[in-house]
Amino acid sequence: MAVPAGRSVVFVTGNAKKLEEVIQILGDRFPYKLVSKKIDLPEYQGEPDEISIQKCREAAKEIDGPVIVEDTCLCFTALGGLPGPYIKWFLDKLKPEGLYKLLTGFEDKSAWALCTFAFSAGKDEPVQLFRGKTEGRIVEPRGPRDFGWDPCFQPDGYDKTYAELPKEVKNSISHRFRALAAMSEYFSQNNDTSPEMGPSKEAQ
Ligand SMILES: O=c1nc[nH]c2c1ncn2[C@H]1C[C@H](O)[C@@H](COP(=O)(O)OP(=O)(O)OP(=O)(O)O)O1
Ligand SMILES: [Mg+2]
Repeated sequence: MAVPAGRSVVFVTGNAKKLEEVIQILGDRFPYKLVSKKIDLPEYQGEPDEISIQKCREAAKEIDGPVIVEDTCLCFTALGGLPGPYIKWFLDKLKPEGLYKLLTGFEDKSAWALCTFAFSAGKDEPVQLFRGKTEGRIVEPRGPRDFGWDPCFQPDGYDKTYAELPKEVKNSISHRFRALAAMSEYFSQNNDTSPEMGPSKEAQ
Protein backbone atom coordinates (compact mmCIF):
# COMPACT_ATOMS: atom_id res chain seq x y z
CA MET A 1 0.00 0.00 0.00
CA ALA A 2 1.38 3.39 -0.91
CA VAL A 3 1.64 5.76 2.01
CA PRO A 4 0.63 9.32 1.20
CA ALA A 5 3.64 11.60 1.15
CA GLY A 6 4.29 13.42 4.40
CA ARG A 7 2.24 11.06 6.52
CA SER A 8 4.80 9.67 8.84
CA VAL A 9 5.16 9.14 12.52
CA VAL A 10 8.30 8.38 14.53
CA PHE A 11 8.33 5.30 16.75
CA VAL A 12 10.78 6.04 19.54
CA THR A 13 12.25 2.98 21.24
CA GLY A 14 15.61 1.72 22.43
CA ASN A 15 14.52 -1.90 21.95
CA ALA A 16 15.29 -3.47 18.57
CA LYS A 17 13.16 -6.60 19.22
CA LYS A 18 10.12 -4.47 19.99
CA LEU A 19 10.62 -2.56 16.77
CA GLU A 20 11.00 -5.82 14.84
CA GLU A 21 7.67 -7.11 16.16
CA VAL A 22 5.88 -3.83 15.53
CA ILE A 23 7.00 -3.90 11.90
CA GLN A 24 6.02 -7.58 11.54
CA ILE A 25 2.61 -7.03 13.11
CA LEU A 26 1.72 -3.85 11.27
CA GLY A 27 2.86 -5.01 7.86
CA ASP A 28 1.28 -2.55 5.49
CA ARG A 29 -1.91 -2.22 7.48
CA PHE A 30 -0.95 0.99 9.21
CA PRO A 31 -2.00 4.03 7.20
CA TYR A 32 1.10 6.07 8.10
CA LYS A 33 4.74 5.56 7.42
CA LEU A 34 6.50 4.42 10.56
CA VAL A 35 9.98 5.80 10.99
CA SER A 36 11.96 4.47 13.91
CA LYS A 37 14.34 6.37 16.12
CA LYS A 38 16.52 4.72 18.73
CA ILE A 39 16.43 6.77 21.89
CA ASP A 40 16.52 5.31 25.39
CA LEU A 41 13.76 7.25 27.06
CA PRO A 42 13.66 7.47 30.87
CA GLU A 43 12.04 4.57 32.75
CA TYR A 44 9.34 6.44 34.64
CA GLN A 45 7.56 5.20 37.76
CA GLY A 46 3.86 4.99 38.48
CA GLU A 47 0.78 3.48 36.92
CA PRO A 48 1.14 2.17 33.35
CA ASP A 49 -1.04 4.89 31.77
CA GLU A 50 0.85 7.67 33.51
CA ILE A 51 4.20 6.18 32.52
CA SER A 52 3.18 5.94 28.87
CA ILE A 53 1.93 9.54 28.86
CA GLN A 54 5.18 10.84 30.35
CA LYS A 55 7.25 8.72 27.99
CA CYS A 56 5.29 10.01 24.99
CA ARG A 57 5.58 13.64 26.06
CA GLU A 58 9.33 13.27 26.43
CA ALA A 59 9.59 11.63 22.99
CA ALA A 60 7.45 14.35 21.38
CA LYS A 61 9.74 16.96 22.93
CA GLU A 62 12.86 15.25 21.62
CA ILE A 63 11.47 14.65 18.14
CA ASP A 64 9.42 17.82 17.95
CA GLY A 65 6.80 16.13 15.82
CA PRO A 66 4.36 13.22 15.76
CA VAL A 67 5.53 10.27 17.82
CA ILE A 68 4.56 6.86 19.07
CA VAL A 69 6.09 5.15 22.08
CA GLU A 70 5.29 1.84 23.71
CA ASP A 71 5.67 0.59 27.25
CA THR A 72 5.38 -3.04 28.29
CA CYS A 73 4.51 -4.41 31.72
CA LEU A 74 4.62 -7.99 32.98
CA CYS A 75 2.29 -8.31 35.95
CA PHE A 76 2.12 -11.22 38.43
CA THR A 77 -1.28 -11.75 40.03
CA ALA A 78 0.25 -13.10 43.26
CA LEU A 79 2.32 -9.94 43.60
CA GLY A 80 -0.53 -7.50 43.11
CA GLY A 81 0.52 -6.73 39.55
CA LEU A 82 4.25 -6.27 40.20
CA PRO A 83 6.85 -6.19 38.68
CA GLY A 84 4.52 -4.47 36.15
CA PRO A 85 6.32 -1.47 34.62
CA TYR A 86 9.51 -2.36 36.54
CA ILE A 87 9.90 -5.69 34.73
CA LYS A 88 12.90 -4.38 32.81
CA TRP A 89 15.01 -4.16 35.99
CA PHE A 90 13.69 -7.41 37.44
CA LEU A 91 14.52 -9.21 34.21
CA ASP A 92 17.92 -7.58 34.00
CA LYS A 93 18.92 -8.73 37.49
CA LEU A 94 16.99 -12.00 37.84
CA LYS A 95 16.80 -13.34 34.26
CA PRO A 96 13.79 -15.49 33.29
CA GLU A 97 14.78 -18.20 35.87
CA GLY A 98 14.65 -15.68 38.68
CA LEU A 99 11.28 -14.35 37.56
CA TYR A 100 9.92 -17.88 37.82
CA LYS A 101 11.56 -18.39 41.21
CA LEU A 102 10.00 -15.18 42.52
CA LEU A 103 6.71 -17.05 42.56
CA THR A 104 8.04 -20.14 44.41
CA GLY A 105 6.04 -19.41 47.53
CA PHE A 106 2.83 -18.80 45.63
CA GLU A 107 0.42 -21.29 44.16
CA ASP A 108 -0.96 -18.70 41.78
CA LYS A 109 1.44 -18.41 38.82
CA SER A 110 -0.95 -16.40 36.70
CA ALA A 111 0.26 -13.24 35.05
CA TRP A 112 -0.62 -10.82 32.30
CA ALA A 113 1.39 -8.91 29.76
CA LEU A 114 0.22 -5.38 29.17
CA CYS A 115 1.31 -3.23 26.28
CA THR A 116 0.47 0.44 25.96
CA PHE A 117 1.10 2.45 22.85
CA ALA A 118 0.99 6.21 23.23
CA PHE A 119 0.61 8.65 20.36
CA SER A 120 1.06 12.39 20.29
CA ALA A 121 0.86 14.64 17.23
CA GLY A 122 3.60 16.84 18.65
CA LYS A 123 4.89 18.49 21.78
CA ASP A 124 2.08 20.23 23.66
CA GLU A 125 -0.45 18.00 21.88
CA PRO A 126 -2.57 15.53 23.86
CA VAL A 127 -1.46 11.93 24.26
CA GLN A 128 -3.68 9.06 23.17
CA LEU A 129 -3.31 5.58 24.62
CA PHE A 130 -4.00 2.15 23.08
CA ARG A 131 -3.76 -0.90 25.31
CA GLY A 132 -3.46 -4.62 24.77
CA LYS A 133 -3.42 -7.38 27.36
CA THR A 134 -2.63 -11.09 27.12
CA GLU A 135 -3.18 -13.42 30.06
CA GLY A 136 -1.03 -16.39 30.88
CA ARG A 137 1.26 -17.77 33.52
CA ILE A 138 4.87 -17.75 34.60
CA VAL A 139 6.63 -21.05 33.93
CA GLU A 140 10.16 -22.43 34.16
CA PRO A 141 11.92 -20.83 31.19
CA ARG A 142 11.76 -22.73 27.89
CA GLY A 143 12.75 -21.73 24.39
CA PRO A 144 15.08 -19.24 22.72
CA ARG A 145 16.47 -16.37 24.74
CA ASP A 146 16.42 -13.64 22.17
CA PHE A 147 13.62 -11.51 23.56
CA GLY A 148 13.27 -10.54 27.20
CA TRP A 149 10.95 -12.58 29.38
CA ASP A 150 9.43 -14.55 26.47
CA PRO A 151 10.89 -17.88 27.78
CA CYS A 152 8.95 -17.71 31.07
CA PHE A 153 5.56 -16.44 29.85
CA GLN A 154 3.07 -19.04 28.65
CA PRO A 155 -0.11 -17.53 27.23
CA ASP A 156 -3.43 -19.11 28.25
CA GLY A 157 -4.65 -21.74 25.79
CA TYR A 158 -1.12 -22.73 24.65
CA ASP A 159 1.33 -25.30 25.96
CA LYS A 160 4.30 -23.31 24.67
CA THR A 161 5.93 -20.19 25.98
CA TYR A 162 6.02 -16.99 23.93
CA ALA A 163 9.65 -17.90 23.16
CA GLU A 164 8.73 -21.39 21.89
CA LEU A 165 5.78 -20.29 19.79
CA PRO A 166 6.39 -19.49 16.14
CA LYS A 167 6.73 -15.74 15.72
CA GLU A 168 3.50 -15.56 13.69
CA VAL A 169 1.60 -17.17 16.53
CA LYS A 170 3.01 -14.86 19.21
CA ASN A 171 2.29 -11.93 16.93
CA SER A 172 -1.34 -12.99 16.52
CA ILE A 173 -2.16 -13.20 20.23
CA SER A 174 0.35 -10.98 22.00
CA HIS A 175 -0.18 -7.94 24.20
CA ARG A 176 1.64 -5.95 21.49
CA PHE A 177 -0.58 -7.29 18.70
CA ARG A 178 -3.71 -6.35 20.64
CA ALA A 179 -2.52 -2.84 21.42
CA LEU A 180 -1.47 -2.31 17.80
CA ALA A 181 -4.84 -3.55 16.59
CA ALA A 182 -6.52 -0.89 18.74
CA MET A 183 -4.18 1.79 17.45
CA SER A 184 -4.52 0.78 13.79
CA GLU A 185 -8.28 0.71 14.09
CA TYR A 186 -8.31 4.18 15.56
CA PHE A 187 -6.11 5.59 12.83
CA SER A 188 -8.06 3.93 10.04
CA GLN A 189 -11.31 5.36 11.38
CA ASN A 190 -10.04 8.83 12.17
CA ASN A 191 -8.10 9.69 9.10
CA ASP A 192 -8.65 13.39 9.46
CA THR A 193 -7.51 13.73 13.07
CA SER A 194 -4.54 11.39 12.87
CA PRO A 195 -0.90 11.97 12.05
CA GLU A 196 -1.26 14.67 9.47
CA MET A 197 2.24 15.57 9.48
CA GLY A 198 5.09 16.04 7.41
CA PRO A 199 8.25 18.02 7.59
CA SER A 200 6.51 21.29 6.97
CA LYS A 201 4.20 21.08 9.94
CA GLU A 202 5.06 23.68 12.55
CA ALA A 203 5.20 22.64 16.15
CA GLN A 204 2.62 24.49 18.20
O1 LIG B 1 7.01 -9.00 24.06
C1 LIG B 1 7.94 -9.07 24.88
N1 LIG B 1 8.48 -10.26 25.23
C2 LIG B 1 9.49 -10.35 26.12
N2 LIG B 1 10.06 -9.30 26.72
C3 LIG B 1 9.56 -8.07 26.40
C4 LIG B 1 8.50 -7.92 25.50
N3 LIG B 1 8.23 -6.60 25.36
C5 LIG B 1 9.07 -5.96 26.17
N4 LIG B 1 9.88 -6.84 26.80
C6 LIG B 1 10.90 -6.54 27.82
C7 LIG B 1 11.85 -5.44 27.42
C8 LIG B 1 12.12 -4.73 28.72
O2 LIG B 1 13.06 -5.46 29.49
C9 LIG B 1 10.77 -4.80 29.42
C10 LIG B 1 9.83 -3.68 29.05
O3 LIG B 1 10.35 -2.42 29.35
P1 LIG B 1 10.13 -1.22 28.33
O4 LIG B 1 10.57 0.04 28.98
O5 LIG B 1 8.75 -1.24 27.76
O6 LIG B 1 11.11 -1.61 27.12
P2 LIG B 1 12.56 -1.10 26.69
O7 LIG B 1 13.10 -0.16 27.72
O8 LIG B 1 13.37 -2.28 26.35
O9 LIG B 1 12.30 -0.32 25.34
P3 LIG B 1 11.74 1.21 25.16
O10 LIG B 1 12.92 2.03 24.75
O11 LIG B 1 10.70 1.12 24.09
O12 LIG B 1 11.18 1.64 26.49
O13 LIG B 1 10.20 -6.01 28.97
MG1 LIG C 1 11.96 1.47 28.38
